[in-house]
Amino acid sequence: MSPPWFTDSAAWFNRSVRPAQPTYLPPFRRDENITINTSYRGRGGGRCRGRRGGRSGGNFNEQNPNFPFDISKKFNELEVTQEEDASKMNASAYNETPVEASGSEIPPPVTSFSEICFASQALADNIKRCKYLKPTPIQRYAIPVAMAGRDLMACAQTGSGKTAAFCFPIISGILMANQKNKICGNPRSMACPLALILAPTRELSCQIHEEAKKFSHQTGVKIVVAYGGAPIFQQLRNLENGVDVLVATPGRLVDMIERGRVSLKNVKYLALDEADRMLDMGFEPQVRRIVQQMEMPPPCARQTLLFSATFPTEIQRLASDFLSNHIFLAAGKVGSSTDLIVQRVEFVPDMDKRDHLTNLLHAQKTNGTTGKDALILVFVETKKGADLLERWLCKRGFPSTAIHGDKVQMERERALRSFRNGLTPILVATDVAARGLDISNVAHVINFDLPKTIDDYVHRIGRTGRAGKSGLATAFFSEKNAPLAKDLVELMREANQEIPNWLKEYAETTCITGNGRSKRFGGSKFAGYDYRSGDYVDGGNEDFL
Ligand SMILES: Nc1ncnc2c1ncn2[C@@H]1O[C@H](COP(=O)(O)OP(=O)(O)OP(=O)(O)O)[C@@H](O)[C@H]1O
Repeated sequence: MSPPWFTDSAAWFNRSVRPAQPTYLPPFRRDENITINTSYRGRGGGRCRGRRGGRSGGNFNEQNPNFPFDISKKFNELEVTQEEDASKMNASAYNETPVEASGSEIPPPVTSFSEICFASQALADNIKRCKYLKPTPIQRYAIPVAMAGRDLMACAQTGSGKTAAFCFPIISGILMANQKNKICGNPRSMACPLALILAPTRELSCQIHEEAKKFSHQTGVKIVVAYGGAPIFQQLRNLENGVDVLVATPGRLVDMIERGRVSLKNVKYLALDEADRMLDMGFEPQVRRIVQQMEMPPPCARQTLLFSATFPTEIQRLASDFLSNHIFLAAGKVGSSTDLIVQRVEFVPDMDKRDHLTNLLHAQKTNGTTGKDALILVFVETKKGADLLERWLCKRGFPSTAIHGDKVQMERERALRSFRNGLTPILVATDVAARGLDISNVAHVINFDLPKTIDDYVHRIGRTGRAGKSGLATAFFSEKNAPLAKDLVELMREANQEIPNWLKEYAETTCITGNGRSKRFGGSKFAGYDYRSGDYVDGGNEDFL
């Protein structure tokens, strides 16, 4: 399939070459008298010639004698999504995805949403209104399992529709119970949700809240969100109007429970999105406290739904404390990346990374593959590194913004908004943006710094190649990433990616010392099955198995 910019649509070219926004000036430069050099942008003729003649990267090379890398070819794989297509799911991309189910008495999957007996026509109508025409593989299996009242541990690739897979059954279940949730006791002081959805970041909680609200439109089901970093009083006020489904980050929820403003005693549905993250070292004590020590009914008296794209075996074991006779589902191989993403790994010494990134961005700009239809997400290791890179890019005329945990919530929201709407089509981020975020036009994820674990890599690159669309992921690999080489090669091999020989050599020669991989997880990232079967596909970590 040829990329959209090879089509003859003059309208498309005009649209893409005309600068849609006034030149962006980052805040810290607004009081300077500087003009950002935009000479490379807006040259419609040059760009079209370059693309059609297949010389786009060449043009750039000729103009820049210092250009050291030939990176133009990779943009053939970059998909630019036009806005009107942004909401459409390419369902056929998942036709081949195998789904494995294990556990006892597994309810059969469905092939269409119309086969599912939702508790209200309003919910079925909302699903149509959201343009959900056909269920994705994980939805085909997970929705009947959850609607049958069974506990579930579900693993499916990034961007393949896990949010709806837990939201639909929860909303339907609440409607089915026909149990209009009352604010218990003193109506002003205590909210008792019927469902609790926990997520690791504020942005992800907000996103789930927004999605769930669309699905529950005019059903009477009340969805409320609670997350840290924003004033608690407004969120408490929202609870006072009643809540059926509470979407929350763990810290803020504990705070509300301790203030006596939320009780979990009525919870019938507990969903953990990014469940492996919620149960890893960072969150586990808090989540355990919420689930086991704060009035939440025990596993047999509630329904528990765990979802993620990655599920290390050790986390599967930990999670079993929260489950009762659960069904395990794996759509695709556990922990694998989707083959909708073209993955590239380039060897770039640390000191050359900035120049390499600039060259990449210049080449992409020359190709016309930037802007709000082709957003670029750049992952770095540290918060300081994110700020520095943002500034550096802005100074070089690349409208960028940054998101990380040291920014106040308003700044984080502003950064995401300006990225989503294309005002700053480059977002420099730490892992705070690695999980769950669904931004439809992210065309390219660049791992400027590679993460320490392969699971983090899977989630990061999963910000592109979503809803059946293709995406591009480029990683800058340097000497210090050697401990990741083996996992990276294995992951890329599984996703039928081209693996450079030098990376294979790293994978063969690097002795895994445990610096780069989490010993705790045992590294069995690619456990292919339900851990209860004891029959794993070994992903290369002998420590654990
Ligand atoms: N059946 C469907 N039809 C149309 N669009 C869908 C369908 N299911 C999901 N989508 C859309 O696909 C996108 C990805 O879905 P979602 O965010 O739920 O993925 P995910 O599996 O949770 O990803 P991640 O692992 O990154 O959290 C969203 O924009 C969602 O609205």
